[in-house]
Amino acid sequence: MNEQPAFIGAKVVEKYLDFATLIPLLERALIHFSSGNEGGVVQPIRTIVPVAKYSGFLGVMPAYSKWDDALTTKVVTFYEKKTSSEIPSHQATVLLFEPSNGTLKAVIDGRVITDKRTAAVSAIATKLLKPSHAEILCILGSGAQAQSHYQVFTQQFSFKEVRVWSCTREKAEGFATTVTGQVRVCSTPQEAVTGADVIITVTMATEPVLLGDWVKPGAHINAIGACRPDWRELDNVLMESCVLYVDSKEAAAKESGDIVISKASIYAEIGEVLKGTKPALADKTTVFKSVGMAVEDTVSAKLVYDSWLAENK
Ligand SMILES: NC(=O)C1=CN([C@@H]2O[C@H](COP(=O)(O)OP(=O)(O)OC[C@H]3O[C@@H](n4cnc5c(N)ncnc54)[C@H](O)[C@@H]3O)[C@@H](O)[C@H]2O)C=CC1
Ligand SMILES: O=C(O)C1=NCCCC1
Repeated sequence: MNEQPAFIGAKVVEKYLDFATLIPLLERALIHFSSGNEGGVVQPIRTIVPVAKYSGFLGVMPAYSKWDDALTTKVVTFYEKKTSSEIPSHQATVLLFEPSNGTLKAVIDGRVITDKRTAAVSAIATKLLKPSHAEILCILGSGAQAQSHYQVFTQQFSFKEVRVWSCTREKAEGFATTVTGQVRVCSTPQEAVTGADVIITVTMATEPVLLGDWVKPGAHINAIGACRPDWRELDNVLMESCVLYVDSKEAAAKESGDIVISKASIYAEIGEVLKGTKPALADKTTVFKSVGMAVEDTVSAKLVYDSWLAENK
């Protein structure tokens, strides 16, 4: 008889997913992903089911990592208009299987995993691509991803100033009051972006919120939103003038409106830079366009499960 799967909730995930442990695991997973068959990552393009009646989407994101011997699938929902302000726009569950026989080992909250692994991968890209003297960090957006990005960026880097802009001033002020450090609330995206060395776009925008004309030459941008082929966060001026890095060339070229609509050409995957087969052109204006990868969830879920098991044997 199989044992029942473990149910691991958000609080427990939060406890085990610290950025210092997660970042090296994700770096390794990005390298494996960008190493083809040799890397041993099997990750098809995710399936997205539109729920048009409610402006929502359901995504299914399976992956196997041979190196980690870990098999998962994440099921994630994301909704453009929140039906209630209490319900997060993005919700997710990760199922972890025993790779040798297919038994379901754990059902793990995927919301915290999604927030943290996405922010950790942006921090990895930023370490490689930011200008050498980066003093000003700008965050456009004030939701769950803004929070997790703020946490890892203030932990991993020492910016002199952090700025935030959101679609309402109330939201930006709300963000500034919930975080631990000083944040300058900006009234317009242009005010927030002007002079910034590192910019993070974490919005649900469907039209550009970041214009290339505002961006300081040599700045690094992490573009996290606009994961649908008809959604944008960045304008054509920026997409055409930057050096463009992505997590997955295959997925970004299919899913990212910023790439599909601008027809910008992709320079490299971040895993190729980590491997040393493509350079980090940190003196240029760089964009890391993240669409999110299942293997990031796989290594995060394995870390959570192994840590949980060690305490619950
Ligand atoms: N690349 C990746 O791996 C992942 C990307 N995402 C994407 O990151 C983005 C942020 O996600 P969350 O923080 O979880 O969402 P959230 O709903 O918690 O926050 C969204 C933020 O966008 C703002 N916003 C909404 N409509 C806007 C508009 N038209 N213009 C400007 N700002 C607008 C909201 O005020 C809020 O601050 C989403 O686009 C999401 O799909 C989410 C998870 C993983
Ligand atoms: O990677 C993910 O997880 C997501 N990416 C884009 C938006 C939905 C969740």
